[in-house]
Amino acid sequence: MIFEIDNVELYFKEKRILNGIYLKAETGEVTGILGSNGCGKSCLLNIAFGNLKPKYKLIRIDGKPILKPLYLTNLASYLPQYNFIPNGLKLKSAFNLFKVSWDDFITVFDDFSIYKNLKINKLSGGERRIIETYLVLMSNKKIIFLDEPFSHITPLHIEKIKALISEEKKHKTIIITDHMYRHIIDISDAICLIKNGSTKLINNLKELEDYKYLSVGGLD
Ligand SMILES: Nc1ncnc2c1ncn2[C@@H]1O[C@H](COP(=O)(O)OP(=O)(O)OP(=O)(O)O)[C@@H](O)[C@H]1O
Repeated sequence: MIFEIDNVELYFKEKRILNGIYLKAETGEVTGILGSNGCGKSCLLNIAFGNLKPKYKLIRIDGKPILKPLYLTNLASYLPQYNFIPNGLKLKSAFNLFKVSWDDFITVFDDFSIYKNLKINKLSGGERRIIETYLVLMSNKKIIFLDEPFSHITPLHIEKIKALISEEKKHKTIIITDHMYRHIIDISDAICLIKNGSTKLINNLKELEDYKYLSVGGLD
């Protein structure tokens, strides 16, 4: 599957946030989006999923325009930047809702096995992020949008999530953004930078310095 989003124009009042966007992602690949604070990464993911309606956008799947919001198509799953699982929901119920196996989860995150009957708001911020990221990533959807999955997560758990992403990409299209750029660079097959409202496909990592996303030496 090839997912494309094109010709996005997003304004808030007179302020232009996005214009000249082109992003292509395909099954078997992780597409990483980088960009400085406030450049429009979350807005772009929201537009792609259908949560945010810009002045103009064009989404194509395998070359065919998709006019319905993606969230209505059953094709995509989206991890927002904020917590989205209701506070009172028990972990086992959240796994049932997402049709994701709890047993598979605890084979990877064995330290969570005691939490099965706990409500999600009893977890720490990082633990909750792991659950939400896992459920979105492992859901049975073809396109996965991940907005800052690594926030608040310890290095060991980040490595586990990265391994899962690399496994899931074999049959999913994964689009991810995070400020932990080294992890994004590490797992991405293609990298796109948002700068001045437009996407720049990064062919050589040195361009991240040239576009002043990283300071010189930031890649060393
Ligand atoms: N509902 C809104 N109303 C007005 N302006 C908004 C709204 N949502 C986002 N913005 C503005 O749009 C711009 C892009 O926001 P967005 O959240 O997409 O940035 P981001 O690249 O994800 O930033 P960060 O890395 O800090 O999370 C920002 O200038 C933000 O202030």
